[in-house]
Amino acid sequence: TGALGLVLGHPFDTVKVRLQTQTTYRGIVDCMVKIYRHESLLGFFKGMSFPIASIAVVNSVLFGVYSNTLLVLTATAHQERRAQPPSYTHIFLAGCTGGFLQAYCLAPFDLIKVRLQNQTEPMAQPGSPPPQYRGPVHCAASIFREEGYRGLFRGAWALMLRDTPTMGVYFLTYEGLCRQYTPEGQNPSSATVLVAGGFAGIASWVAATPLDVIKSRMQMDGLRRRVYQGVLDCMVSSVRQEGLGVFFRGVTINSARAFPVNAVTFLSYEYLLRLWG
Ligand SMILES: C[N+](C)(C)CCCC[C@H](N)C(=O)O
Repeated sequence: TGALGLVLGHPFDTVKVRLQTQTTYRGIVDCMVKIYRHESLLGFFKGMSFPIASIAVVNSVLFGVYSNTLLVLTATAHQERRAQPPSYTHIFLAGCTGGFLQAYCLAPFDLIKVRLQNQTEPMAQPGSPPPQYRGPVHCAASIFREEGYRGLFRGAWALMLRDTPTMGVYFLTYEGLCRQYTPEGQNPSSATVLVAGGFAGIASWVAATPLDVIKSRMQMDGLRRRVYQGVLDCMVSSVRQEGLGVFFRGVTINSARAFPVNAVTFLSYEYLLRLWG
């Protein structure tokens, strides 16, 4: 189910990445029309295979670290957690820890996704010049060959800054909403889990958008010539050139994607917990 949500959400993600890193599009609709005209429907699904391959690993790290950090902080086993709910401070800290560690696993996969999503060449058109990267493996190999192991972690620092606090927000929103709508001592219903998960996705993505823009730009930097000296330099020059609005590029389309994707994510998380718990 996690993979299905990802497939359905991917077209939105591609539009978001393009809006954040390219200046040729005037807005969501313009971007969609142009992708469809030049690259057909397939254009929306560029760079999707690595996220699908890595989602299980990345989410296991996130939810595993989160659960175990809560265990250490509260000294309460999962089975007793409904009876003795952890404090919001502990939830936030556990979320931050999970976010911090999953960022390292996510970084190389996310870099390759973004590089492939930004290739505007139509796929599989005989005669036209081939795109720089022929696929995810070729992309990973080229980056490794040209920039070494560290090249695969371009933008990782911005990614870590983006995810550490906002994964705290993610779990805080989820738990807060679940508790609000669940009678004390009971498990939240599926409907509650879906809605709380969806809003957790939106809240955390809204908070994450400024650093998401910077992260995407850092990942595209170095493709030809290096433009940015670092995260701070990227922020300063983006604001100078485009104003403060730059920090909210892609926020609308990303929120539309975040609701269903994260509703499904939390539903499978709760389901697995009950299966093992
Ligand atoms: C913390 N941050 C907001 C960046 C992400 C939160 C949700 C992550 C989820 N896998 C998704 O793709 O939506």
